[in-house]
Amino acid sequence: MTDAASLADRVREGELRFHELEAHADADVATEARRILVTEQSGASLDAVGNYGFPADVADSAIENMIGAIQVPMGVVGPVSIDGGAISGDTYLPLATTEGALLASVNRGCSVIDSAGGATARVLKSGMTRAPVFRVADVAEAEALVEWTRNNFEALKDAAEETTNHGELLDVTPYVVGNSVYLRFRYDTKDAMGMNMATIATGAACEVVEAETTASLVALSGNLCTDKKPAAINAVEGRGRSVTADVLIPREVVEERLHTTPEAISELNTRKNLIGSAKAGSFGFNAHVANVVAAMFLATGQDEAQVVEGSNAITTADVQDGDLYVSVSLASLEVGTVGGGTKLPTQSEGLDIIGVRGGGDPAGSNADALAECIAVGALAGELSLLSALASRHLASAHAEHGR
Ligand SMILES: CC(C)(COP(=O)([O-])OP(=O)([O-])OC[C@H]1O[C@@H](n2cnc3c(N)ncnc32)[C@H](O)[C@@H]1OP(=O)([O-])[O-])[C@@H](O)C(=O)NCCC(=O)NCCSC(=O)C[C@@](C)(O)CC(=O)[O-]
Ligand SMILES: NC(=O)C1=CN([C@@H]2O[C@H](COP(=O)(O)OP(=O)(O)OC[C@H]3O[C@@H](n4cnc5c(N)ncnc54)[C@H](OP(=O)(O)O)[C@@H]3O)[C@@H](O)[C@H]2O)C=CC1
Repeated sequence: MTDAASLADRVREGELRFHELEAHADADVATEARRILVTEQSGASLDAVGNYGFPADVADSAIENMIGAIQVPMGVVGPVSIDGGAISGDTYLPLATTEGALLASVNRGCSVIDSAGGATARVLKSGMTRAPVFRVADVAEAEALVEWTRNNFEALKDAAEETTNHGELLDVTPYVVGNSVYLRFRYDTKDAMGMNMATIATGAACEVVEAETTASLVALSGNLCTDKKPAAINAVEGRGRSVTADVLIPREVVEERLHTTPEAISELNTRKNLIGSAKAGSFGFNAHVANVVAAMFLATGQDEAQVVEGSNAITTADVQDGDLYVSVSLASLEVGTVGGGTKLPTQSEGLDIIGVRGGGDPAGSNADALAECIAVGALAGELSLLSALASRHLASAHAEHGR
């Protein structure tokens, strides 16, 4: 049996490369050997990083060059009552973060939502996109490719769906810029976030495009998808789940629990989240939706880089007959309950807290339920932070909880 020290020796001697140790030893031994080498080079002790609580081979499809794991504290807020399209009843929401005061704030929002009878949430559009870019000779060829794409949707769908049991191609939208043509493929990926699924399926469809037209594929992703970058197309057309949550809170609850008034929150929302964001040229017309998206992404094994799209959200706040109506609409929330990081043991338990680990029945319903829970968490966070700003409690809250 190879031990970590001798594995590290073989790397030093140039016999093995740093990233191929798993082929020669148990995955935990391989991570230990890398820690020895990194410690030697950097002086970092890595004792805490090496003290992880799951077998390293479980993370095989989630990371390369593994040396251990970082730990982020995880807590829960709620239970909060949700009337959703895919989930209904009371649920705790898991959040992992290092920002003190965040869970206190979202928890306050949840308890206020509960006092108001619960939040409503719905996924209103769903589809994961991949947009390859093709080179054509000129605008006339671009037009021909657009027309060919419109006339041959079934051929593209057949090729794409050959690669997946669950994915369904919903549509292909062409965009032309000079002699570059972008075909934005949109899939129903059911309970998977779907980025690998959509990429593999689109690769197969691109082979048909190249075989049947004069176009040449330049790249399987042409950035009009748009993945992991701020982009107006996601805010307008949606990507992943487009999900909205709202609540009507009685005036006395706002006054007693949030120490402010519906009028103050509504004015603040207009001046901060709407006008301030517009002046800043922001896509995020909200206060801190990214906080809840990031914390719930970490707690449930989502791809954390997609917090960029998750923050594409608009918060509204209006006074209705003296009470406070608040909503949050997340245009592009990319979530899954199968695949990716959802398979890791702590993240699976995070999904279990909501009851959405694995595939749903019908397929897609677990990922919809997760999206609705994140939207309600974001609603609670917006409500609490807006109230803290309106009542001038933000700095004192962070002085007390966050340092
Ligand atoms: C801190 C509070 C909640 C105090 O608010 P409070 O009303 O003084 O608290 P309270 O002691 O009266 O408790 C009210 C409820 O809050 C919850 N709560 C209260 N304390 C805890 C705790 N320790 N652990 C768990 N839950 C807690 C709990 O639900 C409690 O109800 P109870 O269960 O007692 O009936 C409030 O001042 C607050 O929400 N402040 C806002 C903090 C915040 O939202 N920070 C988010 C990060 S800000 C940021 O990152 C983005 C930013 C600001 O830059 C974006 C921008 O530009 O806007
Ligand atoms: N490739 C890329 O460009 C990018 C990849 N990523 C990474 O992609 C990963 C996520 O991709 P994703 O495709 O979601 O996950 P996986 O690649 O882990 O694939 C998940 C697979 O689970 C199967 N499956 C089983 N049950 C279900 C169900 N109920 N609903 C849907 N699928 C089911 C599907 O197989 P089948 O298809 O056979 O039906 C699906 O393809 C993350 O690790 C992320 O970090 C992120 C951004 C870009």
